[in-house]
Amino acid sequence: MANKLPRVFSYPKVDTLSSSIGTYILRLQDTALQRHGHPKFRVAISGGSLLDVLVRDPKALLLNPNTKWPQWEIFFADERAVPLDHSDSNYLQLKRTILDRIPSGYRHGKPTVYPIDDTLLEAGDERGVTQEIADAYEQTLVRCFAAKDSVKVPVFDLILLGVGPDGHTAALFPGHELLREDSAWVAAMEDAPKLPPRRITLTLPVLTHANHVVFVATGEGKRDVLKKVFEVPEEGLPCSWVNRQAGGDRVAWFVDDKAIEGVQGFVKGVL
Ligand SMILES: O=C1O[C@H](COP(=O)(O)O)[C@@H](O)[C@H](O)[C@H]1O
Repeated sequence: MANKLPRVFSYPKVDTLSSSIGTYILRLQDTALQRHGHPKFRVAISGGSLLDVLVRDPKALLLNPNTKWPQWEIFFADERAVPLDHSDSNYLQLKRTILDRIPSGYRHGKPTVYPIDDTLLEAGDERGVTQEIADAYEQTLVRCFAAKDSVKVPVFDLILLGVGPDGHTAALFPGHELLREDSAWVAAMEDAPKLPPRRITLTLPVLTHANHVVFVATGEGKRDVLKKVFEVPEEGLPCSWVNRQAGGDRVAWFVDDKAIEGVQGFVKGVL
């Protein structure tokens, strides 16, 4: 599986990409809900441009009656160590783009969301606070999935990831020591090369053991990094690691034509 070429679903425009990724995610939702002994679809989301793409066609997912929102449990693939109402917060972005827009009284209700514990930030700017937030978030995963001694890693039904132009994904940045983390489920970083510097992130073992990983990349600014991911994977960018280690049928890329133009080294996905 791991050495199969990655599947790339590409679309001329972000609107059509948004419609198709909605269809894809709902298929994963239905499969997961049928497979589990419990009625939960466990998803980890990222920040950045991803959420805007997901709601570009609101009927695809956000307002689709087939989206079983109350059965979704939403976690964060990465989060910034800022208050939940701060403009850099991925939670705030999720709230504005999705949570607040599921109409109240809508028959499908709201998902259960697991944000970071931002009260820990009250300890001030001291180093160590980000680690505390990461540890607390790992305990959230332990409570929701299973104790660390009974499972190697929590297995998400779906992890939705973006890709930075530098190849970072979640808060795993090229060349950073966190890429070698192999025991924590959630790691803290104090020195992200992109602002804000303090972040927490799911680690590579968690990202690569999800049942499904979907990357989203749009726009010309992502073309160079996609070329590296598909044509020079040995360069070892964080997104390439996830792509290769999760591999095969578990990873799908949703991109627009601007991002993928002239790139080779993948198979074209068909829904
Ligand atoms: O900082 C972040 O950047 C990446 C990529 O964002 P994009 O706007 O270039 O799509 C994102 O996936 C990550 O969650 C976020 O914290």
